[in-house]
Amino acid sequence: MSSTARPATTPSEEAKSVTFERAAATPNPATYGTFSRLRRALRRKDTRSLADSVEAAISARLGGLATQPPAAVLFALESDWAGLSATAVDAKLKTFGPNALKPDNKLKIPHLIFSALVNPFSVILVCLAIIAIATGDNATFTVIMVMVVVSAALRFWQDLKSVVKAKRLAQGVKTMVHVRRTNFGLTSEAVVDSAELVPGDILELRSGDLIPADCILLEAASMSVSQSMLTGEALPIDKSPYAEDDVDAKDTDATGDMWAANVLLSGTSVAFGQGVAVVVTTGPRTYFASMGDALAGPRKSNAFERTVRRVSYLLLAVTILMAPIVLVIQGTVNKSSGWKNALLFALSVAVGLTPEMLPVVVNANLARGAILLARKNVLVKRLDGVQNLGGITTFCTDKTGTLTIDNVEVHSTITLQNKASIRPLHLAVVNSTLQTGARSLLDHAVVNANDGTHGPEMDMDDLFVDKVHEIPFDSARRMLSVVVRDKRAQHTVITKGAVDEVLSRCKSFTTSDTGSLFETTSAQPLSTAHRAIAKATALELNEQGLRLVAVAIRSLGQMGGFADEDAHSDWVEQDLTLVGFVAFLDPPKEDAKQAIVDLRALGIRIKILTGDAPEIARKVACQVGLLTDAEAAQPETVLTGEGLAVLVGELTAEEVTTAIKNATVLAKLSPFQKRQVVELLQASGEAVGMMGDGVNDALALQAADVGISVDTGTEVAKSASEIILLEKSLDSVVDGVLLGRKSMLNTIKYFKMTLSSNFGNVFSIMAASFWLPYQPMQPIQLLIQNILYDLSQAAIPFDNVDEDMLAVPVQWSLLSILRFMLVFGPTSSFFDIATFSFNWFYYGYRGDSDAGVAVAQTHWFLEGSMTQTLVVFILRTDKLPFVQSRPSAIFAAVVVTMLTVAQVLPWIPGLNTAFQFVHPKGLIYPFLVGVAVTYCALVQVMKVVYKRFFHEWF
Ligand SMILES: Nc1ncnc2c1ncn2[C@@H]1O[C@H](COP(=O)(O)OP(=O)(O)OP(=O)(O)O)[C@@H](O)[C@H]1O
Ligand SMILES: [Mg+2]
Repeated sequence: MSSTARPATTPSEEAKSVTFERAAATPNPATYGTFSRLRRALRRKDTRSLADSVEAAISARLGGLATQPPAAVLFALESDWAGLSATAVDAKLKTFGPNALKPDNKLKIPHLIFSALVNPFSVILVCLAIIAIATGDNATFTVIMVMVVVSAALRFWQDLKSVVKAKRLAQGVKTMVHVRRTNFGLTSEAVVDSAELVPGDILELRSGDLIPADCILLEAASMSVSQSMLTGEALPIDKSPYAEDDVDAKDTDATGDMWAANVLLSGTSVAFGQGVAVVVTTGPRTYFASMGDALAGPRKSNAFERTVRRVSYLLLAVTILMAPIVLVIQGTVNKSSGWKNALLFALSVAVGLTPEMLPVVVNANLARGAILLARKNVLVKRLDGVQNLGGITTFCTDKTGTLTIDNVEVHSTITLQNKASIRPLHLAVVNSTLQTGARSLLDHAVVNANDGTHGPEMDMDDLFVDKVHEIPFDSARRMLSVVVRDKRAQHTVITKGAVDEVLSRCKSFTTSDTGSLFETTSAQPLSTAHRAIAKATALELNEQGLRLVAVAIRSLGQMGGFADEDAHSDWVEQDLTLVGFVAFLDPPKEDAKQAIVDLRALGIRIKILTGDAPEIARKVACQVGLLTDAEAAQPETVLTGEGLAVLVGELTAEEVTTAIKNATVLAKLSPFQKRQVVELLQASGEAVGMMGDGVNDALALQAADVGISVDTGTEVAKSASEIILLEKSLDSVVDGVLLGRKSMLNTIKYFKMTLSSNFGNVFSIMAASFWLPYQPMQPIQLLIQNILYDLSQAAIPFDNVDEDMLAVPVQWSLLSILRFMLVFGPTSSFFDIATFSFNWFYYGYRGDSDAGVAVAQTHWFLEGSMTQTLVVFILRTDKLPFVQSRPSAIFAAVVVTMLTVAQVLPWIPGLNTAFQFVHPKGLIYPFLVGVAVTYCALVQVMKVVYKRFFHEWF
């Protein structure tokens, strides 16, 4: 590494004097392990063979710049501190394209057609069609191909709709970034969509921001970045800009790779702190993009998806098993029709068993759910988020904004003895105004409160102070400090933060409200008794539902300079003097109470996961009806982060989980503990929904079965979530759960009804094969019946679902499907056999005349199609059909249409002969009516018994 980056006197000269040499990508021993692990992982997954050269090139480019001083970096990127002009941005956008992983935003129609056509079911059907044409049966070939085309067309249409929908949703969920842009020589901070970033753009990064491109950090007081997305490393890494004096160390240390302290990689996020960075590479040229999808990590498939997959495999296995059996029986028993016909018949049975509509119905249900959710202001990033919402059994939420209104206000400003004093507020105002991290609700409230209502208004300009240092807020310290210098170079630390944390760093206190804002001469030692008074005051206010921050100061005396790197929280935030508290009103949300009742009525357990104090969280829980006063008095309903850490150290995982399950309020949790709680609940079989909008919620959001965030949340929380609410309200969650369940239940309904229908058909065909000396139905007729049934099922996503079915978390298993199928399948066979008997005994069709066989086959077609479609109305609900539960109009209309088409087919000239139908005998109609009535009544009775016995329906 030989870059001779020595800053010269003026920035422009300095930049020009720099020789830009590509730094060799010497692997840093600390990161080399990560590299090779990644590379191995990528190879294993085989998603993309990431050439070493690509990695080395990216590392070299970023690392090369990392060893240059900021001015040189800016020069190399044709930028400067003021930011790029609109013309420069336009030109660069043309050269580099948008900052998106997949640059072409066009719909890939051929790709969609391909995936609609090529799936296991279509492949089976096409193979069957080829066999049909090979045996010279053109009609069967045509019918099968029509089925392939129809199901592919439906699927294509469905996918197209979902892709368009997903795109539209994705556009709604933009990552916004703060960027410096110049306009006619004036610099302003603009908030732009991260897709519009170009190399050279100057970013202003704050805690909670996603790093939108590969960048070099130019300036930062303190900044920590979470790289877990790239390295799996959970703890945030400190980042710092290039430091002049370090340049020699850097040269020998070989830190000039992309893991250097001043390189910010796309896909990581600012855990805390803030800084200014310049964009080096965007879009597909970033390291993140070069890793392909492999790093996004394999998505956990949920229980629902696993069951869908298992059912599909089961059906494929049954098909493969049944077809040869039917073939052999037909070939040997019905010698008259010959092996060729037996083969066709076996094929048709196989087609009947193939659930070609399965992907269509599953996707259509999801898409329908997503569309309905979008109308309720709930955006789903991926379609299957819909099911995940429906599956939630435990719902974890943060406190502020969800359970309380999003408008925090200062209630009072007091000393530790609960005496009104303006000084804590004034100090908090200095702290909140000067800090440059993301302004939290508390900071806004503090700044807004400086309006004379709580005491004299303060003018910051009159203080004549400069901020010389800042230690940003993070969820571990739970405090925020700034260091200011006044005219006489006196340095003062102003800290505000959570009560316990600040108190533990205080040595003295003051209640003086007169004199200088920063004086500490009146301070007295903070004795144990005083600490107890302070804690009692905090507790009392918390129990009134007030949030608190403690405010403390420390005089550092006169200092010549204040070097940033010396200022570590370890020593700056020590020996503090407690000045008092600022109390905030954070009133509960009016509608939260009802939403909590609704969620509970849906069988969902609710927990608060907060970083705030337990007393206030408990109070809010009582106010919104999450806890009764009696429950709140029980110690096990509130668990704190410290308590959890102790339990984790002492108890087994199961015991810890029990403790978590017993607790409704989990307070003072660190971000890691929020995730730990979610993971322990999941391990005990709960499907966890997590709602949050802060940096401290991101890990838990990512881990949850479904992460829910809000449009106004931090970028990192949004990117970790599957669901984005356009308004932060529990009502949206209730709607989401209901629609998710509806979508799942309709899919389950499809599975159970279709599988039992198919199974019943196979059962009847087996019975017929052993009994009748002729084929019970022509192969082509089987196929037609199958198509009509499939089409009727395509309307399932539009059907209603009974309200009481929505009231419990949807859980289903292969076992419950099989049980349903084994009970209700053979019931239909009973009536099929009745039809065979009617033909055999009443009409005497025993296979000795072709004409008789044709009538018998037409009869079974009519009866089979009728029962198959009619029973849908009975099976779709566990109640009395039409009286207690109505199908939706669309669904009913489609089913009745298909039923009618089947009944009139034998009467339509041309079509009837093409499908080998003949006119049925007149007496079949009263027979059909009799069958319809008895069958529906029998199924209704069986339904009641079934429910009694198995305690479940769908
Ligand atoms: N900007 C800030 N300055 C000083 N202290 C803060 C600030 N923000 C939060 N705190 C302190 O840290 C504590 C934890 O707050 P934090 O916002 O991290 O928790 P949270 O889990 O996001 O809470 P919630 O569930 O209400 O969203 C607060 O009670 C407060 O005392
Ligand atoms: Mg929060």
